[in-house]
Amino acid sequence: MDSRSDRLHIVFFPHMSHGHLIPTMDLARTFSKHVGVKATIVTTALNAALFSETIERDQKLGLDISIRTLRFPGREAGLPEGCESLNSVTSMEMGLNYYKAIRMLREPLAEILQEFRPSCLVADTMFPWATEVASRFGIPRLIFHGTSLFAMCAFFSVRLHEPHREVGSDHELFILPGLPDEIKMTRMQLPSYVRERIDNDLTRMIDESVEADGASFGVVVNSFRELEPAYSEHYMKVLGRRVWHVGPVSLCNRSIQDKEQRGNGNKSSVEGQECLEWLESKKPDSVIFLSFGSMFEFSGQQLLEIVMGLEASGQQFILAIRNKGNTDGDDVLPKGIEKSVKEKGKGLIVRGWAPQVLILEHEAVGGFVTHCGWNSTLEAITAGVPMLTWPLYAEQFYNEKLVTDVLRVGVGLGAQECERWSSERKFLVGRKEIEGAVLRFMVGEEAVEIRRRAKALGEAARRAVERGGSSYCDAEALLAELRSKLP
Ligand SMILES: O=c1ccn([C@@H]2O[C@H](COP(=O)(O)OP(=O)(O)O[C@H]3O[C@H](CO)[C@@H](O)[C@H](O)[C@H]3O)[C@@H](O)[C@H]2O)c(=O)[nH]1
Repeated sequence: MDSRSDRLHIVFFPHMSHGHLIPTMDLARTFSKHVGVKATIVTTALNAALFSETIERDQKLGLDISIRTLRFPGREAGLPEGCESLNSVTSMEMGLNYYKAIRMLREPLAEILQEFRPSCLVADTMFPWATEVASRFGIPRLIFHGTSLFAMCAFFSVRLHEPHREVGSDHELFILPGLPDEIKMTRMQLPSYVRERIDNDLTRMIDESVEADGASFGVVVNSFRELEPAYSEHYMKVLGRRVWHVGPVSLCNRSIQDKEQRGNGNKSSVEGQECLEWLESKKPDSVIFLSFGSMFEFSGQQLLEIVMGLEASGQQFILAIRNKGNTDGDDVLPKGIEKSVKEKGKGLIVRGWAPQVLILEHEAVGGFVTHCGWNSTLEAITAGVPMLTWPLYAEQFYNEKLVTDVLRVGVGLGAQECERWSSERKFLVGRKEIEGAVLRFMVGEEAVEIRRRAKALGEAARRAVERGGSSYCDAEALLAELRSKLP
């Protein structure tokens, strides 16, 4: 059925950081592929520019999808010109101004909703006030968290029971109460805003998000039913939320061009091309890929340890880093190291944007060292690639537990401490530990079993989004319910 009267218009309002923008764009594109759905993405001009070509390609294919821009009140919040994303934030202080700025988007969003009167608003969890704004116009508001259901359940377990207050030291293990599996963590692995209970714009936003969670129409998650069923059930039954699983959303990128440009401002990076050509000459499962998301910059000292550890392991590798390498200070690798790594033929260091989905999909890639950002984790699961986990900050230690203890498609590298801020650059893991972990992971006995499980999970992920698959059906069920609410 696709008559004018049952056409749905869904407005998507992503948080402005790559880790949220990328999956929300994919989410909007996923929904716009269903019959009778018009999708509008609301974001600022600088963020819109990152995706404009992909959206234009979708429009040419006949999809009803577009971007509507709004002005980012950065100046009013004390941010420098051009800072419209958490990715441009370089200190905790700037971060707090950034959270101030996003609070100011409340009325601009209301104006857009008043103009469009859409059938539904899908807004990021970072905008808790969007539930109230939508309700002014009688519009159901769905929340997009951007992370795993497991992480959300773990978050609520810690928030409700505060098990970290019962232990005697930062490194003593405690069990996360009430979860379907026995999950153990230490206080140092919890996000800093949980450990420290500071009162600021970020922690207030988190408290308000928890309230908005309960008051909203439900939650759309970038996950699939077969992946973390016990946690889906826990989230729905114990926490009383409605959930629609619609992932992995990265699979909406079908063409090479979409995959290459994803998150990279309509460009295919030269270094990315080089990686893909290099992989062509490698045997299946013989290369380890390392990438730590869209934000984190290691210190120069830590990067050197990583490169030395990798070289000593004798394994072939691609290392993607966000450090620009054009400033003084400690974020630079010693002169000439990239060239020397390349000349030895064992590895590549990528400073530009790596075409991560294409690299993970390549048959030569047999392992992924990840910070456990949820997008990267799910992209590896989707590609059937096992993970060596190195969580760094935010909810990444929760995602690590899902990968290593529940799904058992990865092993931990031994990270112990959750950083306070994504740009905090401490020395973390030494070359010997990296060498040992990489060897065990790539060629040890355990690797065979982990690889088998990872490949099976990847097949399940791909089936979920096909017509008739669990995520496809969940999206259809949500759309049917929204249609039933149309006047
Ligand atoms: O060179 C690169 C670097 C990153 N990516 C992509 O960028 C995204 C990165 O997302 P993610 O892996 O989730 O990492 P972050 O950017 O660190 O994400 C933030 O947002 C996530 C979703 O809420 C959280 O899980 C993380 O903890 C938080 O740091 C992924 O789609 C990657 O494929 C590339 O394509 N090329």
